[in-house]
Amino acid sequence: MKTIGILTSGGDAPGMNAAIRAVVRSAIYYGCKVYGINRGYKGLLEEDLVEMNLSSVGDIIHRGGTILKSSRCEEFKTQEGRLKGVKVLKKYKIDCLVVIGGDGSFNGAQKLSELGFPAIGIPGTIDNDLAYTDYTIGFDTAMNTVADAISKIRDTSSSHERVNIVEVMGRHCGDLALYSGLAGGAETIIVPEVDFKVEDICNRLKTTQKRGKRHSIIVLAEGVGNANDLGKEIIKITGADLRVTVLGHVQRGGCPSVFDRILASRMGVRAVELLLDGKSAKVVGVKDNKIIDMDINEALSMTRSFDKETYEMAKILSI
Ligand SMILES: Nc1ncnc2c1ncn2[C@@H]1O[C@H](COP(=O)(O)OP(=O)(O)OP(=O)(O)O)[C@@H](O)[C@H]1O
Ligand SMILES: O=P(O)(O)OC[C@H]1O[C@](O)(CO)[C@@H](O)[C@@H]1O
Ligand SMILES: [Mg+2]
Repeated sequence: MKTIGILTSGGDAPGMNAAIRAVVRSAIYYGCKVYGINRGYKGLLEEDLVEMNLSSVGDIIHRGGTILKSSRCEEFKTQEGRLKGVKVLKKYKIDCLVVIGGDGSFNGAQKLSELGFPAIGIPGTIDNDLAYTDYTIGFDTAMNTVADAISKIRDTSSSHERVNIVEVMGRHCGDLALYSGLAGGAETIIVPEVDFKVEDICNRLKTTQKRGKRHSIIVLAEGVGNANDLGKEIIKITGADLRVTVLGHVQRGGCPSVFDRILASRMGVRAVELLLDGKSAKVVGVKDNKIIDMDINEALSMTRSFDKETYEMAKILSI
């Protein structure tokens, strides 16, 4: 019988609970024992573990956040910290660890594997910034949250004939801004992957105004810069009546979409199957709607390619 540890780490993402449920239920189905580690790597170092059973994960598939709590833990970035972590895992006779989180959390899992401790990563982050997988858990829900917010801002933007900037999360990745911007009909989408000039945005505003469209939504990915600063520059050049909305942590909450619940369930089960097969240092992903797994080093060394085609299409459709 294997003993599995599971934790969630980094920014929480809708669907993490569905992934926890899938790991716990499938592991127990296959005869394993499961320890839930609270508050990510921080909780591991503080020995905050609890044995989980089938009902520990009841009534959570539809809930946002993570029942295991999450954190960012500087100590785990040090070798001493990680050795301390391995000691705790061994104390509880845990054979392998499932880490649900983003690129940072995967770096922690990679380093654990280098220390000889088996770890498997499940991608849980609203940022969709991992190159090896088409989707990360939480991205779809966050996209819908942002698109909904843009639609609401569009109502008032149109009534008051204003320019509204909406700042969206995603770190250095523009996916959340791009797809929610497209879905929300944003007139301009600014992402870190494509250079932009403030003058071009102002010219675009003038072009649309000429044909009588007096309101405009600009979606700005946080990785590009600050929405208030951009707003000031646009006002200086155009004199526009402009408002700024920084969406913030509302993007991380809410009940997970059906897409995220199913993705999380499929990924969770695959992670357990990998551990039962004695595999380690792997990450689970999805490619062309098929669940895949990949060596963690290979996955982390891949460079993301930006969907320029959709970006250009959004530009044509929104003028
Ligand atoms: N190089 C590293 N080595 C060991 N552990 C790391 C490393 N990088 C990050 N971690 C651990 O993973 C935690 C989460 O990382 P990070 O804050 O980058 O979030 P993430 O997992 O990328 O998720 P998100 O970006 O969605 O918030 C860090 O606080 C740290 O404990
Ligand atoms: O919750 P915190 O620590 O403020 O982190 C915010 C960051 O986390 C994320 O929500 C997820 O990585 C990013 O999009 C954002 O930049
Ligand atoms: Mg990250």
